[in-house]
Amino acid sequence: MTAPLEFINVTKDYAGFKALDGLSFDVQPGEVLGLLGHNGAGKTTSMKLVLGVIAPTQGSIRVLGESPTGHASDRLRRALGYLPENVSFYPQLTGREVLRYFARLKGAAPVSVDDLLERVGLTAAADRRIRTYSKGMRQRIGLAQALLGAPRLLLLDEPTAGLDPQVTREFYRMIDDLRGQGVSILISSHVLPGVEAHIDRAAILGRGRLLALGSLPELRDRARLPLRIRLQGQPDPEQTARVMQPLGFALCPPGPVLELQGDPARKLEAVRALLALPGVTDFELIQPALEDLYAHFNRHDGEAAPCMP
Ligand SMILES: Nc1ncnc2c1ncn2[C@@H]1O[C@H](COP(=O)(O)OP(=O)(O)OP(=O)(O)O)[C@@H](O)[C@H]1O
Repeated sequence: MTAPLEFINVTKDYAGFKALDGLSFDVQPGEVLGLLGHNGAGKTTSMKLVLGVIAPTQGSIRVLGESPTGHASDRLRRALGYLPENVSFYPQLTGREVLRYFARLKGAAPVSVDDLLERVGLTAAADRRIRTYSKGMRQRIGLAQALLGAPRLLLLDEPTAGLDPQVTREFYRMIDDLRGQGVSILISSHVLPGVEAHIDRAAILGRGRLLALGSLPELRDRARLPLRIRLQGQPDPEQTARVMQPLGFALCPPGPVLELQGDPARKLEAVRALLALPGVTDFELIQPALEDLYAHFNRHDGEAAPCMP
């Protein structure tokens, strides 16, 4: 099966400025790919290229097997769902009217509007005007709009920016459902908390270049960031350091709890030693999170991640 989205060595120049530089990645059927990067990293430029709004300076893009700027562009646009970063709808229209309007534009069956309102949890608010909607409700109507026509590929540009943690969680639950139905999803984001559990792979962009691409375990393997171990109880810091240091683990600077960091490959040895250490009542192994990996791949000097509170 061909990948619904492929970037093959894509470069995009804006009047001599390289917004994207030799970018290659793909999104597989039913996969959620997080396109992660700071402001200006090239996320929106990538989205615009997929939509065929702009063309690459070099390289090629395949959307559902075709060029987004070629003869199939109109058909592709109908087969794609897109939620822009700053979604805004005419405030006097109701949610239902907005969806009916976009259904007509996209050539989607109007009957799907009620289903979509249900799916994004807006049935009760369907006949209220958009101007009375909260930010989270607007984002949900935006997602419903993107889902018109049952797209196989969904582009979500910073979908959770400005949403509170609860609404963000609800939003990602809907993304999980879509993935379960086989929809391929490209999510661009610089808001990392919350996204980790909902993506299959991350593409980390920095100044238009791909810094890393892979699943979380793959990125962890490549980054080889230290494993952190947080200790509970009253272990003696000097004794802890003496026992753990030969195993490649060092004490973090003193804080509210005793914490060690060291070689993830020696995890089992470290755990055995901690089980025998007087005063330890419990401990927590802390794997590098997506945010740590993101920071690592964005660092130029390759320094180790600091101990964190
Ligand atoms: N039309 C344009 N002309 C010139 N430079 C542009 C144009 N569009 C984008 N850029 C530049 O290209 C780079 C990438 O921009 P892009 O909007 O793709 O980044 P982004 O990752 O989406 O950032 P943000 O998170 O701020 O939306 C930025 O340095 C931006 O200033």
